[in-house]
Amino acid sequence: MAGFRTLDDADVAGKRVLVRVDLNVPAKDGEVTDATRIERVAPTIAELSDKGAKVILLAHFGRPKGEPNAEYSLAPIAKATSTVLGKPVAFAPDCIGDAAASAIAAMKDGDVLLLENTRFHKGEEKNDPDFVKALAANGDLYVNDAFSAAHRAHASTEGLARVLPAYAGRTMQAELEALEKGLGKPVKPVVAIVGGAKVSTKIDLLTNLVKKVDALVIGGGMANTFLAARGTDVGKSLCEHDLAPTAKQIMIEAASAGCAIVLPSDAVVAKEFKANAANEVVAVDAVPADGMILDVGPKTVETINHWIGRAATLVWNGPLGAFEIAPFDAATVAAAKFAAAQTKAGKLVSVAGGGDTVAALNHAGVADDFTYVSTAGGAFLEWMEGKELPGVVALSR
Ligand SMILES: Nc1ncnc2c1ncn2[C@@H]1O[C@H](COP(=O)(O)OP(=O)(O)OP(=O)(O)O)[C@@H](O)[C@H]1O
Ligand SMILES: O=C(O)[C@H](O)COP(=O)(O)O
Repeated sequence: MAGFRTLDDADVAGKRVLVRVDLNVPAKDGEVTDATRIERVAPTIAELSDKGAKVILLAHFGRPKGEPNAEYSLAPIAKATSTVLGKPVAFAPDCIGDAAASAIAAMKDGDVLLLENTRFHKGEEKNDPDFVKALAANGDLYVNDAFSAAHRAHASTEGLARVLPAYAGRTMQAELEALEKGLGKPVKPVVAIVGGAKVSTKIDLLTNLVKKVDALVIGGGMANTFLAARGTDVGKSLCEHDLAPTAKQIMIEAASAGCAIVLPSDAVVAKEFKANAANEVVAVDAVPADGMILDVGPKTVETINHWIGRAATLVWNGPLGAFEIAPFDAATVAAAKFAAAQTKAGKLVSVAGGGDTVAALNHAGVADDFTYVSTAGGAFLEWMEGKELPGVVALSR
């Protein structure tokens, strides 16, 4: 790819190669429930290992806020990575210091080692130069293969590229090329669907997105914040009430940009967040005070499919409901199947992205029918906005 050094340019035999990967995979009770992100970085790891590098993987998992926390340990992910690669992946209980250094000293050429969650240190998210230095002490070269974390200017995604010879991994290359091909000059009308749960980290992105798309369909937890901003009582639903002013501003920006905002008209509500919890379909203005919206309702699905039917290009990040627990997967599955059918019929270019979004498309059995499925969620939306991603910019230096 233009402007980058890639693995074709790297002499890695016998070298300690620090490889930033995104192993922030959907998991439950220590088991990986969707291995797509691991499968996507496997070719880079395998290539480096085959070329005789000591492959040292750096990754984050969840948001442990700079403190060690067993819930966010990467130890179980080392096992899942080993299964995908079909070779052993050792694990070190810290990403810097003695624990990392001694595990690396024990490596032979071709070995693969995963270091513990970089976000167990405050210096990671602060991109603290001392923490960058401590990470860099373990490597001769740096490879960034985490496109889906490239919107973060963190020590392991950005800082390292400034202090070590830096290269783009195969997935980083492939993601950028595929997004440019699918969405570089999107055919109009462009419809975006944004759902999911990361409301505070994604809502700001919608301000620019409404200037780029013809319609923005909002579902999942994100929709609740918009409904609340409009004065709808969403009961106990996942909702970030303090972001209501941002949501209102986005609706104003959308109106002036000529972008239609499509919010749910009905919802599936339950009193508990668990599989097969007793539930009912209600209009969004009739959510019980003790109820939670866990999916958009069937009328909303019809509306969403109408918009997908009008689109020439679909951009999708974030499931429409809590798709991991039945029956709250219904809307996501129905819309995914319809988008896949439109794509197969040659009527739609469909590009979806996000860790859970990929899992949801796999759950619906249609991931292979989309035009392109990115591993990236937030990074994908920022790329769509036209923003420069710090992790990508650092590689281009
Ligand atoms: N109405 C809802 N209430 C609670 N959780 C919801 C609701 N709708 C969707 N979700 C949850 O949203 C989560 C996915 O959101 P998220 O924003 O992380 O998407 P993503 O595709 O993984 O993107 P990224 O890669 O940026 O994390 C799922 O775990 C799903 O259960
Ligand atoms: O899941 C993601 O989108 C990436 O792994 C980045 O995670 P973050 O939103 O916690 O930075």
